Amino acid sequence: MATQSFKARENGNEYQNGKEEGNTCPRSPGSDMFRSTNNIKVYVRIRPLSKDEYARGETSCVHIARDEHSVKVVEQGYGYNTTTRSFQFDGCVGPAAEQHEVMQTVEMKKLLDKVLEGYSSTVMACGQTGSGKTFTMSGREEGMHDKKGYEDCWGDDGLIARSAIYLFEAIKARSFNKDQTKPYTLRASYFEIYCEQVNDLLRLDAAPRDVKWSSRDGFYVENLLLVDCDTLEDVFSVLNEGGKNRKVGSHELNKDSSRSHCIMTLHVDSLCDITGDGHPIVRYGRMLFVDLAGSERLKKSKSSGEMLKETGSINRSLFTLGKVISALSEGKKGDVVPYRESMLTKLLMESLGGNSLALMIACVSSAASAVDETLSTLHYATCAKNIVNAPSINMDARDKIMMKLQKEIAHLREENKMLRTKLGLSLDGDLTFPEAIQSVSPMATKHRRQTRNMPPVGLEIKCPTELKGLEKYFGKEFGEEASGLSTLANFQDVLPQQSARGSLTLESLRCMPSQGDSFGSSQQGPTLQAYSEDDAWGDNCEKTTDGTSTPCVLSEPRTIRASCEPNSFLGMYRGSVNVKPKGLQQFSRRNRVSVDHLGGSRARLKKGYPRRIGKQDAFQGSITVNQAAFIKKLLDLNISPVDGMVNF
Ligand SMILES: Nc1ncnc2c1ncn2[C@@H]1O[C@H](COP(=O)(O)OP(=O)(O)OP(=O)(O)O)[C@@H](O)[C@H]1O
Repeated sequence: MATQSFKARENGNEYQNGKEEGNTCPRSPGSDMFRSTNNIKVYVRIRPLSKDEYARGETSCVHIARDEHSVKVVEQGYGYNTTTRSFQFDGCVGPAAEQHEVMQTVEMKKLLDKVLEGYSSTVMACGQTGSGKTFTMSGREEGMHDKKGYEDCWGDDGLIARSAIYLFEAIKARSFNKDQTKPYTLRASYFEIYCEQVNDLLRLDAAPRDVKWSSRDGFYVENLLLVDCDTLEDVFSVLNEGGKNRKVGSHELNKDSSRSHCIMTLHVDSLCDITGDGHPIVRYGRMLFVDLAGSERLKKSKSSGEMLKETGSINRSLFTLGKVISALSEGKKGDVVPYRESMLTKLLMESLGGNSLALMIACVSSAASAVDETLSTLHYATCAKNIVNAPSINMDARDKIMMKLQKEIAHLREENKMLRTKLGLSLDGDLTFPEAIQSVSPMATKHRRQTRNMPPVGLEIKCPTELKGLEKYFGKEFGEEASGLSTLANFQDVLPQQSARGSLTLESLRCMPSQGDSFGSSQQGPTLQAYSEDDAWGDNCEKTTDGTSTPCVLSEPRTIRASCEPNSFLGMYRGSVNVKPKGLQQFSRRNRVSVDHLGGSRARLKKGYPRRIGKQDAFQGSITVNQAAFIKKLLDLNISPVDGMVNF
């Protein structure tokens, strides 16, 4: 192959005269350490020496290691010097292996099963001319297929015929449905890329086909004949016809050398009710069999005339393929992958780095005289191992959206069920507002009882875990001292009301002035309390240093209110004299929760001192929240358990 740019020493593990010269690529692109299931799978197939090669006294230079995953290539140097290079792959097929073993080793059936599920899969044979690509894909008797099933499969049948047989058997096994509908349809197409021109191998009289681009399908061949294949025989007819029509030539290295890249595609459309709601969707599976033309060195093949032109075109397109593989395997962000530089790479875009599953079979000759080409192919293949595809099921965009939504609905249903179970509600029916009111926590009920002079308490947000999140959030805003404060008591009552009004307003906070530490407020920290317009602050309690709650009078609560504009007033805090919270403003500004620190002192209150909180004695402040930021925070915390809670 035309990949001389790959340096042999870069990727292979190298030994000389039996000694390890140095592991030159412990973390090379092909290193298995970094491979995932979506990487292209790469196998090697070694062709046995031909009669002619035996006659010339050729020896074999490619050997499979015992683990059957690595091959060793022995390169003869000057004198008795030999260099052994080792390459790791997903599997290796030796010269003695039969066609059915190839099918097994490369796990072709897995790929075909995926096609039946709606994926695109590609199997691609590459390697130098005469290395056995066509033999691997089509078998020896190309154009002579006439089988009924596996039992009828000839020993030399290649992957295409065996795959077609498997597909028909799998379709038959899966088509047992009650309503007698035909869940699978199979169509086939076959084309070649000859000198950068696409020819439909099933319509030889037709002009070369155009390659077009669409955002949905990527590059595709326009007006390609798609033959409906109801039976296996139909597929074989396509195979025979295509095999007959592909361009073949004869040169020193192969008397039946393919002069074009051939792509045979089996299109498997399947009708499937994935979601089980009686609306079947169509999935478009595709199986691509790519038989590349082989790279050749003119010195060896001795091609001339028209074939010389063909060889140039083949080598150029393979060189571009090498560039694409190299760019993809290096995976550098921002690098342009040169797909558009040749017809071949355009049409393999989906298979190389696209949404197809892919398998590459690197065919090599075992002959020592072909060692350079063999090394080149193996380096090529080593790079390809590193390409990661993103396989996905092919279906119509509308079906895709529908499936996504259905998945989401199922997920939400599950979540709803779980929440209902947590709240002790029945599992069917909608969650209603009254239900939400009923299920207030005992703590909140107690708190409400302790609340005096209050307008009716508002609704509560039901999900305690979500509230915890909110508490955490505001706890963080105010430092450790604020954790576990009654903040949430306020929020619980406030939120549904304000949401019903569609905004956070001053009135929305008309609820629950907290009574001292009745809602678990810390003796030490500042208490975040709701503010009620009707409720005189003077009736409230304030903590003192000794921890007792004594009624106290706050001066000028309205100045606090005034300070809330233009943002929304959320609550008020007060602190006892010896716990002046530090850095409140600093914390709050960052997240657009503002706290007006009105005063504070470390002066100790003596017992019996009139409990009037003044500037010297305590601090107090209001908390105002930027409405948009606050609602966003709630949504971030997922606090919207009741429909319509937050209106925009
Ligand atoms: N594994 C194998 N066992 C026996 N014969 C093989 C094997 N592989 C290839 N051959 C024989 O080697 C010859 C060349 O093989 P083939 O035509 O498949 O090579 P190719 O890689 O497709 O070459 P080109 O690129 O020139 O088309 C054929 O006669 C084929 O039957």
